[in-house]
Amino acid sequence: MKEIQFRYDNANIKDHEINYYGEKVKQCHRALHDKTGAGNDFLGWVDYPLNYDREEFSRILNAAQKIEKTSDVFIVVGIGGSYAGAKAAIELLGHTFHNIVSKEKRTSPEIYFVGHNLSGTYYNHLMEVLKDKEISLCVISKSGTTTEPAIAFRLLRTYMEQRYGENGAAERIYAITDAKKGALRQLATEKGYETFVIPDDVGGRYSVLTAVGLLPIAVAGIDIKQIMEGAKDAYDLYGVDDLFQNPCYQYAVLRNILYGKGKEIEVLASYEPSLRYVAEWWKQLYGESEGKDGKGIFPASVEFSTDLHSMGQLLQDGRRNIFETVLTIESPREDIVIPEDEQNLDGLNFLAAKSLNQVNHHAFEGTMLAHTDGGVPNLVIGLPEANPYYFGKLIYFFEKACGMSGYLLGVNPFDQPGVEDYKRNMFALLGKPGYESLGKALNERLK
Ligand SMILES: O=P(O)(O)OC[C@H]1O[C@](O)(CO)[C@@H](O)[C@@H]1O
Repeated sequence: MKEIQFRYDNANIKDHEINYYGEKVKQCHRALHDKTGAGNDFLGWVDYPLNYDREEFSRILNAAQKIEKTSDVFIVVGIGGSYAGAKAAIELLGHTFHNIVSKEKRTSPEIYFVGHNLSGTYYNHLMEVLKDKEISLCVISKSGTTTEPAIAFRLLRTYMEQRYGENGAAERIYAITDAKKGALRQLATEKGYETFVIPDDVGGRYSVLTAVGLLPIAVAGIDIKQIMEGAKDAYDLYGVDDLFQNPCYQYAVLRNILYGKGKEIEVLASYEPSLRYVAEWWKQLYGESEGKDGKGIFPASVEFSTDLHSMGQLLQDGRRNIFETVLTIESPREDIVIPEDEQNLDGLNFLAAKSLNQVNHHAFEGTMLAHTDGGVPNLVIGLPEANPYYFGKLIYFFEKACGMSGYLLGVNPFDQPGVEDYKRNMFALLGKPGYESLGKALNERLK
């Protein structure tokens, strides 16, 4: 079986720099697996692919079938880790122009991810497109109090209750939240929604392999059993503490070496548009995990060729504080051949009979060498294929590498105290009870 490849031959790092990390990696590996490191009450994702709740997994499959039969649109309400992973899977494994697996073999509803902005225009437009469609909805929030999804859910719940009646709406609403506590758990119990659990020991950005990601992914018609198979195999493969046999830990080490050399920005680059949301998910994972205590690589992303024509100049020739991690798909799902043209007015006959994937591959090779020459170290992560099995493996690869990378950096990769600051200020400015004196102080500063 082909495995995810990690290559760093264009990173200009010497063997002894890597060897230096061998022992440290072993220690951090133990801290992750024995759950003794910082943030150890949020390490449930490490062995989740082995011991997830099989009964809940069957309920997810049943719920997905019911949603498929009764809905044109499935709305997923959530922010950050509550939606990015599912969107990543559906974009990677679905159809490019429809957020379902295949327009022709359409059985699954279209999926709308909402609850991650506060735009009045956006929600008016959403209501407009929902008018003639049968809908089901899933609200995903561990705390149940995150303002953006909570407002979106209130708007949509009210809309659904008016349209389907309170009981009819309850039949179509699913809640994914804490097992016992929180505002959403209470509401779901009172309204009688079917619920799924975000485990206590799994944080939002590490939750894609739980019901959080699996329900929307299953509704899109993607094989979630294969995703969990991939994740389980990744657990074994990336569960060895020997740096030299573990590409996932090598990625973590290379990031830290490059960061130590002043490469403070990591750009995740891809040549397949379907990887866009994998990159968005990855940015949250690494940004929230490592950006603290005045430290952390800034994770950014680019989509080539598009961004070669916007960011390419800066990457090639700007300030040398960047390294690039290219995420490739070794055997893309589909291909198309460039036709011969008798007149050849565009001069492209030299490409006739070549496939687009071949051209894309040369774009990747040419760019990697140019950027390396320009002082941008290149790492490469090669996904053998875009299918559910390798998606599960890739998610686990990035999560494990992130835990390791955070521990090597000396931060707690499983908390996000900084995110609370904006939430608190927003509550205070909106006049939430209990935040009066902060509200007064902030309004003074805004005068
Ligand atoms: O699931 P909740 O509690 O609504 O939180 C949503 C998101 O907010 C964060 O806590 C902070 O951005 C993320 O980690 C999480 O994915």
